[in-house]
Amino acid sequence: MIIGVLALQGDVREHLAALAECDVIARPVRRPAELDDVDAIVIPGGESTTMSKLLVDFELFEPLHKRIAEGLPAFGSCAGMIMLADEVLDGRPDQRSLGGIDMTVRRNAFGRQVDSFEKEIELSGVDGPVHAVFIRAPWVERVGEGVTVIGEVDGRIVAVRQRNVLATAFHPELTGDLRVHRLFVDMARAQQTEG
Ligand SMILES: NC(=O)CC[C@H](N)C(=O)O
Repeated sequence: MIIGVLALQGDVREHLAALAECDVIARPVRRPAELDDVDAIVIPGGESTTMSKLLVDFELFEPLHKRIAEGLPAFGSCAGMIMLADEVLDGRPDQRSLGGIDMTVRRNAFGRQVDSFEKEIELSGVDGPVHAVFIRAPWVERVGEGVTVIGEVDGRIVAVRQRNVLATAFHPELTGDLRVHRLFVDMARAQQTEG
């Protein structure tokens, strides 16, 4: 199985390193042709406004939007969560999201850079607490019927799943804990088995 990491901006290397330890082939994706080869995609943390612009500039927005709509398994952390939201609040006027999860996400909801924090949280589908790192993180304000909430912090939704699309407001790629990446790999493999 080949899992791509959208490599236009953000913590690409960290995701590639985590995936490489999950018994899959992990590859950066910068060009439409590279997208054709992947069985799943990770959208890293970074800055969603910049990622949105670069996706358009690199002619990746439309093909990636289409593949996700057609069922490509996807996992987004932080800025990646914003990119996978059908609706974004407090985005820049020209900011576009790829969509994939029927949810409304608020950018920078937990505050500014100085308000970044770390917390042990429970995630359904993962055994035991997860050390979650939040950096100018979004939260989820609304989820549609098909969306499963898998993690919350102080009553705020910070991890969700809809079919084979997973999103976290925190950064599992920064802690060396592979459990969230493994959860995603399992989701992607299940999709492959189903055909
Ligand atoms: N750590 C992050 O990915 C921050 C996300 C950033 N605040 C954004 O809006 O894209």
